[in-house]
Amino acid sequence: MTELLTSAQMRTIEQAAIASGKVTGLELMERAGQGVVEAVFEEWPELAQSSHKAVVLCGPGNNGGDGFVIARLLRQRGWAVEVFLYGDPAKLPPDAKVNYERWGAGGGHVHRDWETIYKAEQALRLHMLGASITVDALFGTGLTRPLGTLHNELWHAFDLDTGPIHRLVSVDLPSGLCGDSGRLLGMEKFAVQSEAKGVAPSALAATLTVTFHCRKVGHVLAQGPIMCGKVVTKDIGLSSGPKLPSVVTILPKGCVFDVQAPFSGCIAKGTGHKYTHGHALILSGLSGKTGAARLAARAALRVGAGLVTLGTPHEAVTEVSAQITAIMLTEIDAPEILTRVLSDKRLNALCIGPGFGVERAGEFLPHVLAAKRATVLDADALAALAESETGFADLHENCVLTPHAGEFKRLFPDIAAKLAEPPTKGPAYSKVDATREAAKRAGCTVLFKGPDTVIASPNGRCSINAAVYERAAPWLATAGSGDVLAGLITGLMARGFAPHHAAETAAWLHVEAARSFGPGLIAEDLPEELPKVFRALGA
Ligand SMILES: NC(=O)C1=CN([C@@H]2O[C@H](COP(=O)(O)OP(=O)(O)OC[C@H]3O[C@@H](n4cnc5c(N)ncnc54)[C@H](O)[C@@H]3O)[C@@H](O)[C@H]2O)[C@@H](O)CC1
Ligand SMILES: Nc1ncnc2c1ncn2[C@@H]1O[C@H](COP(=O)(O)OP(=O)(O)O)[C@@H](O)[C@H]1O
Ligand SMILES: [K+]
Repeated sequence: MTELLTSAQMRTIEQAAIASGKVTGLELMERAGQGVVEAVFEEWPELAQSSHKAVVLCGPGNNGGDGFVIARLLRQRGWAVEVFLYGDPAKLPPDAKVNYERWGAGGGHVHRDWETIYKAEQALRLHMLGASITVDALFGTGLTRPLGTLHNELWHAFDLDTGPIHRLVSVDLPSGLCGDSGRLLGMEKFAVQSEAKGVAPSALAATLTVTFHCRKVGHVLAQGPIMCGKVVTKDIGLSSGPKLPSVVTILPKGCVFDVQAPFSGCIAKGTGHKYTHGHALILSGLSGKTGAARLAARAALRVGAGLVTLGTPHEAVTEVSAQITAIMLTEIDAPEILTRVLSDKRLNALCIGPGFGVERAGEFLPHVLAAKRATVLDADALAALAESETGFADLHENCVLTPHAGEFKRLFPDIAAKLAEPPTKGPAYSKVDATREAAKRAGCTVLFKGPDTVIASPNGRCSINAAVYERAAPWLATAGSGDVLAGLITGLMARGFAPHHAAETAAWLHVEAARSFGPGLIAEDLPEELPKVFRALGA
């Protein structure tokens, strides 16, 4: 599991490294600048062939310090570099000041008349510089408040109504983006309007973002991906090892994990007969609505549950049995029958919700929860839960709730309202904060869907399965894909995976199956693609 860090955690790691005496802040800044230059040439090898022009926008903190290093390194390669400083050089933090001075000592000029940048002459000047790259080293992890008028100035200076800045390279984080939440401070309205107009969500929406040590939470949540363009992570010598203490020692609590490919040994079936791998019961809706549960059942079987049974109401038996083969069927017309069926203890995982009907779900829920099995509550079961009088009281730690944003809002209206509030200062309230709060309140694992799927459990464990950048899976936005996800989690829990682990693994496999199938994907394709994904994992 790789961590995704918050800005405060990154600072803690940096300070621990400096305190250990193995590295200085100045060395880290030099490596950061070098990392950006390396990433630029890796991204655009043609720029390494000859000298070009660059514009570097430096801010008042250490992000600006990285900018001065980049300017110096590019100039050493013969580039023409124009540096603009937003802030007072006298107030730069020590390491940034050293690099400001090194830039000056080497004959570099710094445009300090920032307030005139938006005047026509300057705008034209910037525009005519014909820079091959523009570097955004204004703010990184130290952003605490909105960019305010600075944003408008940049928008006009770069004449952005005509298109985004060409090859905008962002240092660490696009300025204006909160590193903990992926939200644009003070600019969400602007971002939504620009998205509708088809223009960039901010003047500083990057083509390439180069970050250090590891990705920050804000790179993958909310507007992070659209703002960063592409994220390259450069090692600056902070990795744990013989020299430095490990992240787990430095940050014992509160890490957010980036869900990685499951180990083949964890997916492989090993020895045992079908009952060793569990028996999942998926509750089906009424006739005409059985497709969702059938999708979930197929996914549960493909993900390796030993047996899968569809609990089907009598009037839908013909419809369901006409469309299943390896999946079994048992008639369940009423909640009491469910309780009887569940006297078979080999049925060890349950799924309720897909196509089930909200009212029926309300009737079945108390029986489902009283059975204390590993249980996925999805779709209509979530709506029923939101309306239930007992609320979350009957949920137990082996439950997994899988809301999309609409369902999340019904279940946790106050938390959703907090998340919807426009962020005005950093760190802003994030989807991670919201999901953690929801899991704590519900007393079980919550998987909050989206391209940035967040999974949290009551003990504070939190992971993100980000279907963004190189793992983008836009074809998952198709009817029924959520039902498949519910089936995957149920199947894995039948196999004995703990709820949080099942949710993480299912979310990863879901995205991987979509990416493996590619364009044209519909929900039915997802379970059928799993064998290919498993083979690639070496399972
Ligand atoms: N943490 C680390 O391990 C490393 C950090 N480095 C760089 O240092 C950056 C963090 O540096 P800092 O902590 O100095 O933070 P920043 O450089 O991101 O910005 C901090 C400064 O901006 C001011 N500020 C914040 N929001 C503002 C706004 N909206 N308008 C005007 N001023 C605003 C703050 O008061 C502060 O003076 C990282 O993003 C990275 O680029 C690198 O040099 C290498 C190592
Ligand atoms: N653009 C996207 N990129 C990646 N995953 C997506 C995207 N849109 C939706 N998904 C995923 O697809 C699934 C959709 O689930 P849901 O909204 O419940 O749909 P349905 O009810 O039709 O099954 C979720 O797992 C969600 O995370
Ligand atoms: K930046």
